[in-house]
Amino acid sequence: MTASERNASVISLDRVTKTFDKRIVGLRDVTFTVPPGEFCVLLGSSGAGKSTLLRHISGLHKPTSGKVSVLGTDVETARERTLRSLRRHIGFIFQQFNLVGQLSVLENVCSGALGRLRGPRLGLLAYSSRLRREALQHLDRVGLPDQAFQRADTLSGGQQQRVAIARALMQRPAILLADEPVASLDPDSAKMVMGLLQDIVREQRMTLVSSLHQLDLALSCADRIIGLQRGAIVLDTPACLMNADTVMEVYNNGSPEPMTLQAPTRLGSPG
Ligand SMILES: Nc1ncnc2c1ncn2[C@@H]1O[C@H](COP(=O)(O)OP(=O)(O)OP(=O)(O)O)[C@@H](O)[C@H]1O
Repeated sequence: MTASERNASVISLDRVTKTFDKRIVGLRDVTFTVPPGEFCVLLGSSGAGKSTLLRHISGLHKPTSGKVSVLGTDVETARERTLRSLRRHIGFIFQQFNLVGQLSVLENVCSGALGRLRGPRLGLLAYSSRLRREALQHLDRVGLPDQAFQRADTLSGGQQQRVAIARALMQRPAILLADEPVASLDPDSAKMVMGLLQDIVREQRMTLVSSLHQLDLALSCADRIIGLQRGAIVLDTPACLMNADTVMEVYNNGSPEPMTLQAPTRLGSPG
């Protein structure tokens, strides 16, 4: 990887290998860069290394060997304080939404600004009216302006994930990382949430890296697909150049394991 490639990217991994307990391979010689504004999907079956890769980007894991650079920070050498400040620029979206169920939707969204504030906040009124207005704008953007004062746990799964997206936007992140953001959702909600992420990333020129199991969703929303298998990259290509057959072919090629990626024919079954 050249220095100019590294500088032009917001995320860069150079020959990253991660082994756990000196024997379990999480990542194997992974190299790629992500330019600003790209919607990048990590595709792969269970255990392929998607979460491990996302954790390297957020600095939660350090590589056993190789280099990880995110927004100009060298993750493998950075101190915890530098990593904490890096994470303020990275929004996270999780499979299980991670909202505080008994709090209002609006307070959950406001809590996304905590990294920008000093000290904890208890109750909605502890946030300034400017922040509450900003949170309402994000709720409007994700299509939930009328749910602001509802308890978060009264919403459907798809709605809760939209609240989690609004909360991540409160961070004003440069990068969004999503770990299986639609794995708990029905197919219609999954499509809705991925479409929303696609629109928001374009509008706000953010960079998004999301792990996914669903091949058809990846093909419909991503700019680029990085396929992982047993910790190694087996596919890295613009989504517009791929179709379901070519992806399945790459995955099945030489693999002694059964294909467990969720193929379009199985879409609709729980993933
Ligand atoms: N903290 C850890 N300690 C030991 N092994 C780990 C650890 N984290 C991940 N692994 C191993 O690394 C490999 C990749 O796991 P990872 O969770 O990244 O896969 P994944 O693609 O995200 O799978 P899934 O879709 O099921 O979440 C697996 O073999 C896993 O068991």
